[in-house]
Amino acid sequence: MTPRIADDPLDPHGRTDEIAVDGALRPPSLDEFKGQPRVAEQLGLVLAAAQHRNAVPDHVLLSGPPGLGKTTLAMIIAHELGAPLRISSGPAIQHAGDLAAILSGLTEGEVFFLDEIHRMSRPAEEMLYMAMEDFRVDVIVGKGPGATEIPLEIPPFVLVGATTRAGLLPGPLRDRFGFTGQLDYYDAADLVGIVQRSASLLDIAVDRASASVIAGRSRGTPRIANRLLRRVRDFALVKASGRIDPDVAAAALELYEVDALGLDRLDRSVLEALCVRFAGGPVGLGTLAMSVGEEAETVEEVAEPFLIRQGFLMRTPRGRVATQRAWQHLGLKVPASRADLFSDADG
Ligand SMILES: Nc1ncnc2c1ncn2[C@@H]1O[C@H](COP(=O)(O)OP(=O)(O)OP(=O)(O)O)[C@@H](O)[C@H]1O
Repeated sequence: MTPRIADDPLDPHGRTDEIAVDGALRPPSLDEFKGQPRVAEQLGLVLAAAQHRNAVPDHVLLSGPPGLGKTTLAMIIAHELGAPLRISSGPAIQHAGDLAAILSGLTEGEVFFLDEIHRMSRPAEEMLYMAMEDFRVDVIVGKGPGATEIPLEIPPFVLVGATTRAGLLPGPLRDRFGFTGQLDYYDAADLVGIVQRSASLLDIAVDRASASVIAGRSRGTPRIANRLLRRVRDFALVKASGRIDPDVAAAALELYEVDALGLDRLDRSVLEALCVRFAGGPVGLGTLAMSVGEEAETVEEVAEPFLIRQGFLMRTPRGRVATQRAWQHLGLKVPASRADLFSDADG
């Protein structure tokens, strides 16, 4: 599993609803996959060229923060190739044998989506190198001096690896992907389109101005946009006779503690801890995460990329540091000790 999306508290009744709806909202083809034009165009070319050559395309690595569409793209790849899709994830493959079992069950041209590929065990990773390159693995049978390696042929397949941490992938693994797509946070305008598309699929009436309110608070992330749309729909049903306008959307998101810039409770806790408890830092990731009661991985992969992008937080060799904007956003006065620091650096 990728780290928990920071606004899970918005879904206090569990993710059942979300998972069912998520599937229905996924764009089925590259044409409908908006908001990452470069990745979509490059990937489209890789797939079209392979089809032209009547060959299995190169392996594909997709990287980027959670909720930006990596799983969706893997499904689209299988769909565009007309190939079956097999899904697994790094943490589920702890032994090389687990991987061998999956690989040996693949059919020719099948798309194998491996989520969180950076969390696979080392022996499985090494087996994957050979499978990606030679479509073959060596399975060790027996133990001790009597152990033997039996080569196992695997039909040509397409590996689609997904990671939130491309930097953690060992070079030899990264190099075996013929195409790497780096997904980035979505522009507000693209998210407005995604909210409107989802609203129409879910039969929710949302005008462009209301969709903008939702999109603007979605941290550049389609999964969050879809989730906030559903919370706005709920709020409107109960409190506004089902009618959504920009004020209703804003009131709903206030209720769910999503602020005007899209920061949620985890983001604000991290900023508050950094600015107030640690006087702006520098503070180590582990200490910061512990002080907000979260896993370091969640803070690092879910909250931080957005806070850094928004200019609230900096990573320095000595630890995390708040920027002037962080205090301002929290409505706090920048401490005198910091004000000097920011007078020319952080405007
Ligand atoms: N370009 C897009 N257009 C419309 N909806 C999208 C797009 N990308 C993602 N979504 C929606 O966002 C949701 C999350 O996408 P997806 O599960 O593919 O993200 P992910 O990057 O795989 O996340 P994780 O890393 O957490 O597994 C999907 O249900 C899908 O409906």
